[in-house]
Amino acid sequence: MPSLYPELQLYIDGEWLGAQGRPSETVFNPSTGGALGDLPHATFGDLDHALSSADRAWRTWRATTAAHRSGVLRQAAMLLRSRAETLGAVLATEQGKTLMEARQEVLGSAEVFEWCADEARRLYGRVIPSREPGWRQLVLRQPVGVVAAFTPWNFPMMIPARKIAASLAAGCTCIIKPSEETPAGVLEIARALHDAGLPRGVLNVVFGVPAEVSRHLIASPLVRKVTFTGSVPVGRVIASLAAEQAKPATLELGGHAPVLIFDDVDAERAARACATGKFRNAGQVCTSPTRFYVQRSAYATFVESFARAASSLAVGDATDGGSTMGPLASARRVAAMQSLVDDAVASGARLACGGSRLPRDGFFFAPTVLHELPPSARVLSEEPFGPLALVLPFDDEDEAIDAANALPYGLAAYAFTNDAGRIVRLSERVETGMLGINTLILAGADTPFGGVKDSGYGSEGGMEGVEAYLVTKYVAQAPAP
Ligand SMILES: NC(=O)C1=CN([C@@H]2O[C@H](COP(=O)(O)OP(=O)(O)OC[C@H]3O[C@@H](n4cnc5c(N)ncnc54)[C@H](O)[C@@H]3O)[C@@H](O)[C@H]2O)C=CC1
Ligand SMILES: O=Cc1ccc(S(=O)(=O)O)cc1
Repeated sequence: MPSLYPELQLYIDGEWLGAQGRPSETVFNPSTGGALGDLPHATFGDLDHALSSADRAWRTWRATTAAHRSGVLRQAAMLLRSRAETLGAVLATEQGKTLMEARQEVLGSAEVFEWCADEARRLYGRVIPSREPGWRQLVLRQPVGVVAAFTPWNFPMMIPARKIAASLAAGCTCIIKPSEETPAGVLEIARALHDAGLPRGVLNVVFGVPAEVSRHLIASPLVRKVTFTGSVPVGRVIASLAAEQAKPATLELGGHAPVLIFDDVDAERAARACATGKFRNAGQVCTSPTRFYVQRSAYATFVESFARAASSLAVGDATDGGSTMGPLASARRVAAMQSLVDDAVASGARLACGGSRLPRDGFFFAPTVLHELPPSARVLSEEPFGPLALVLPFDDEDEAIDAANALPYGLAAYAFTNDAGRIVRLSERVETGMLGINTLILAGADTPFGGVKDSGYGSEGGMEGVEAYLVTKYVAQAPAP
C-alpha cells in the first residue's frame, strides 16, 4: 500500500515543487506508526510566490466565463471519480479511516466539485426597479479575490474540496495550507484540477509551520478572504489575524454534539444507529454525536445495546478491507482520549466498554462508552474528537433541551423521536447550526454546513458555500447627460 502513496510536494503557480533544500517533515501512517514520506515546507519566498501567482491568476480567472469555470470543475470531479479506488487507499493510509469511508470521502468530494460546477452558473445578480425614469439599478455578485484556506487532518479531501471548489466556482483563486499530517488528499485534488486544465496560479498548495504560514498569508494585502476549519482556540487566532486586516472569515470549528433519544422510539435500533454514527472516522468528526441523552425509561436498554454495537466493531489497519474502525490520526489523539477517560473514571463514571488504547503498533483506541458521568467529568465539556460516547439520562423534554444547549458549542445536534410537535419545538429551541431528526447524516454538497456560538460562523456547502466567496457591487446607471 505505501507504494501508492504519492510524492509529497508543494503546488505553486502550476508547478510541483519538491524538497530541493527546503526544510521538511515526516508524515506517518497511523495504522502502523511507520513513516510514509517527507513533506517539504514552503519558505517565505515560496509563500510570496504563491501570493503573487494567486493574485495574477485572479485577474484572468475572474474574467473567465461561468461556463468555462464550471467545465474545469466538472472535469476535475470526473477525474476524482475515476481515481476513487486509488485515492481511497491513499486517504486510508495517511489518515486512518477505513477504505470504505475513504472511498466515500473521495466520491463525496467529487460531488462537491459537481455541485459547485453547477452553482458557478447560477451566481445571479439582480435588477432593482428604479426610482428614476431611464435608470437601471443593478446588483452584481463578484468574486472577493484571493482566498487563504486552512484545513485539518480529519477529512483530508472533503474539507479542502468544499473550500477549493466553492472559491474557484465564484471566480476566486485560492492558496490552501492543509494539515501537514495528511497532505496527500489535497495534493490529489490539485492534481485532478491541474489535469483538468486549471490555469496556473488559480490553486496553490503550501505546507509549513501552521502559525507562521497563516500569519504570513493573512497579513498579505493580496489576500481578501480567510477560511479555516479546526479547533476553537486556533479558530480564534485565525479570526483575530483576519480582523486585524478587516478581512472576512469563515470559521468551521469544533462541536460536542448532543443526541436526544426519547422513549417514543425503539431504543435498541436507535442505539445501533448511534454507534454507527459515533464511530465513523473513529469519532474524529466535528459533527460527531457525543453526548447521548436518553429518556430514563429507555436508558438501560440503550446503554447495553450501544456497548454491544461498539464492542462488535472490527478495529484494525485502515487499509484492511475487513476493518470497520481504523486508528486515530496521531499518537497525540490517543493520549488525549486516555486522559479524558482516566479523568472521567477517576471522577466516578462507569465504562460500558473500551476505555484504553489497543496493545498494537499504530494509534488505536478502543470504541468507548461511558455512563453515569458526574457533571465534573472533563469530557462532558471538552470536545473528545475521538471514539468516546457519553450516555446520560433525562426525565422530560425541557431538561433534555437545556442539557443540549448547556455547552458553548453549537455545530450539530440530533434527536430521535416520532412526535411531530416535539420535532417543531426542538427545531425552534436547540441552539445549533445543524439539526438531524432521526438521522445522524447531515453533510451534503447541496446543503449548508456550519455552526453557531463557539462553533464558528459562516456556512459551507449548498448555495451558501459559494456565497461566502462573493461580494456585492451596486451599479446605478443613469442616462448620459
Ligand atoms: N472542526 C474540525 O473539523 C476539526 C477540529 N479539530 C479540533 O482540534 C482539536 C485538537 O486537534 P489538533 O490537531 O491537535 O488541533 P489544533 O488546534 O492544534 O490543529 C487543528 C488544525 O489547525 C491547524 N493549525 C494549528 N495552528 C494553526 C495556526 N496557527 N494557523 C493555521 N492552522 C493551524 C493544524 O495544522 C491542524 O490541522 C480536536 O480535539 C478538535 O477539537 C481538529 C481537527 C478538525
Ligand atoms: O469534521 C467535519 C466534517 C464533517 C462531516 C463531513 S462529511 O461531508 O460528512 O464527510 C466532512 C467534514
